[in-house]
Amino acid sequence: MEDIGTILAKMRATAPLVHQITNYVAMNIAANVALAAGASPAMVHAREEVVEFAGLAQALSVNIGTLDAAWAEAMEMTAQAMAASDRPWVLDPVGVGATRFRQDVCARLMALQPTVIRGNASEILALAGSGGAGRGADSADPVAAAEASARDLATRCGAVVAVSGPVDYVTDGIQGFRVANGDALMPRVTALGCSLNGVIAAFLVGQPALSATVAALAYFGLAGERAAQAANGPGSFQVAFLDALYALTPQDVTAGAKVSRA
Ligand SMILES: Nc1ncnc2c1ncn2[C@@H]1O[C@H](COP(=O)(O)OP(=O)(O)O)[C@@H](O)[C@H]1O
Ligand SMILES: Cc1ncsc1CCOP(=O)(O)O
Ligand SMILES: [Mg+2]
Repeated sequence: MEDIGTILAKMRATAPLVHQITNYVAMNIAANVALAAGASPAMVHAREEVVEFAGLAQALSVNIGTLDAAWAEAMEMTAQAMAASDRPWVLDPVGVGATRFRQDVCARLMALQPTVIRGNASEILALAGSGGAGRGADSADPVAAAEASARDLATRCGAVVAVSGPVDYVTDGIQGFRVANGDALMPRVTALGCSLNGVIAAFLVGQPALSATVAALAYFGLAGERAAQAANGPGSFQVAFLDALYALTPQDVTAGAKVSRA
């Protein structure tokens, strides 16, 4: 696998434009996270313009957190445009185990060749049809319980699948990696998982999907570790996290990444 700091440096050198169709909760924090990391985010979801806008973007992040029928249609149109032109896109199946509507929309999106599927353990279990009701947007399952489902999903969809949690698991169905970076304050701030997808999407531009995803998770988790040192709780953590994403150098990330083969 390529050096993780080098993958971050390449992303920053191109500052890719990442089209994001994400939820109302995540829009502000996800845009700030992408900017702090060194990418260029744009939140665009109207059916009337998504395909035209996608033509300008280098990558796409789709998140079903606050779904409705019009948004679902826009997501499909945009994902289709990315897949047809071989540009990377990331799917976050927020709360997919909770409702039939989310399951149906995700089934249609999965048919459009996502480059990466990133969810918490309950979401990956639900997407694979192995349970995983979760607690709304939050996980109720350990990462280890979703690893076999992640491999299965990766093989079925031809995607890289990332299960986030205390120790993340990433697989393309053949190889697997664990990323142990992160801090327990991260799930205490809403929409950090959603924001992570935009960072993964930016890392994917011009880089192999498996190593780009591992690198994005290590960088994101390391920023969480740095932020926790400066924080008094979730509020100050959120601010410190943006500062850490901005301040981390490629050398810091190479030195601090806790990545192992699984
Ligand atoms: N208990 C934890 N300890 C350390 N890092 C965590 C923990 N829980 C989540 N993370 C990190 O938080 C980020 C978001 O993951 P997660 O909370 O699983 O997503 P979601 O918000 O979609 O449920 C990831 O980078 C993950 O590694
Ligand atoms: C709370 C909430 N409700 C619908 S979307 C959303 C945000 C979920 O964000 P994350 O999965 O990153 O915690
Ligand atoms: Mg989530």
